[in-house]
Amino acid sequence: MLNKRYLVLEDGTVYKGYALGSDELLMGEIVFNTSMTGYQETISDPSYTGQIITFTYPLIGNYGINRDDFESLRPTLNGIVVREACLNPSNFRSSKSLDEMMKFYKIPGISGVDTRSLTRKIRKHGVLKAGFTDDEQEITTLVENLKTLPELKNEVSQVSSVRPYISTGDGYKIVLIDYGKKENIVRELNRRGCDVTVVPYQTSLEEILNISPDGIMVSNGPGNPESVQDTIKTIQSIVGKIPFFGICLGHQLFALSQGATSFKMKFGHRGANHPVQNLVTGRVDLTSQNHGYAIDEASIKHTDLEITHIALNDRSIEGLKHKTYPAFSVQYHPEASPGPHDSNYLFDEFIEMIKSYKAKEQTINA
Ligand SMILES: NC(=O)CC[C@H](N)C(=O)O
Repeated sequence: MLNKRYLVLEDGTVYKGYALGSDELLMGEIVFNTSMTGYQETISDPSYTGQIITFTYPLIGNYGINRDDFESLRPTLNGIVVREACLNPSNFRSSKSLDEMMKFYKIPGISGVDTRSLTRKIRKHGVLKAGFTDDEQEITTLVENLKTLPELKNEVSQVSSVRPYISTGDGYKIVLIDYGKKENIVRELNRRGCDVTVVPYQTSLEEILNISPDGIMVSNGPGNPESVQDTIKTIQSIVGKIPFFGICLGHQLFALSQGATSFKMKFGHRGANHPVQNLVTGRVDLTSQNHGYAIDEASIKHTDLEITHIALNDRSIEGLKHKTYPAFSVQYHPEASPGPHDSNYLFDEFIEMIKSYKAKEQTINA
């Protein structure tokens, strides 16, 4: 027998369903994700720290949870909402059900929710605060608590690496500044032979330069990009000195470091089917996305940045590059995981950028 549970929104809307995962109930900003596969990678993406995900795909958990597909050591989101949770998964790689994994990591959730109506509500209203309760009598108090729940602030400190570590390779030396990175960024760099040093997000410029990197990457991560202001200066000093590539939060921080500004979107982009156009080649990629903030187009005019990619759904900025320095960034996820690999080529372009920067440096020094 499944126990009943309620999903409550700050505007007083209540969805009745069944308890899923942990009984230690949490609150958070509720966002929707439109991916049709890859729930394990999505759930373990540190950029969702403190948020509650509702999946628009109606059946979640059917191939279970396996040892290898986590994008971080442990999921750090505050809840999962599904239409139907499969409790008896079938896959040779599966070692746990979704429900067991959620109990293990203390992630609460609910199944049996009309996720279609919930998603339409979020699209109309914008993201909302939400929480769970198993007791009908507590709904009114929960609504009050949700109204005063603070905005996400500095979740990066919860998910960035505590100390540096190396994922070895025999190619270019890359420093990956970790704001809550997805593992596949490291894997993609390693696949191209790179020797990757992952460093905590507050690592100083001096410490980074001591590693003598050939290239710098700034990762994805949770929360508002403006909440990590103190680290933007480091990024500012790197741009122009060492080839630079930023992903998602890394893209936002790159833009902020050059004088642009960011804003919170109404309901963001989260899913594996977001069309993005490369304005240089005209090519359209289907991309994996997870962001609630974006860079303000008007603010780009006062910078040395150029818009390279736009979202075809709402024409928001999806990619930037510096007009003179070897530095670029994308708002979406070329590392996919989950999602299409269309924009994987950006890692190759980063390697090429390092190669030509080195060749230029050698000519100057000769
Ligand atoms: N995936 C990310 O890096 C997300 C960046 C930022 N936290 C946002 O929501 O916009």
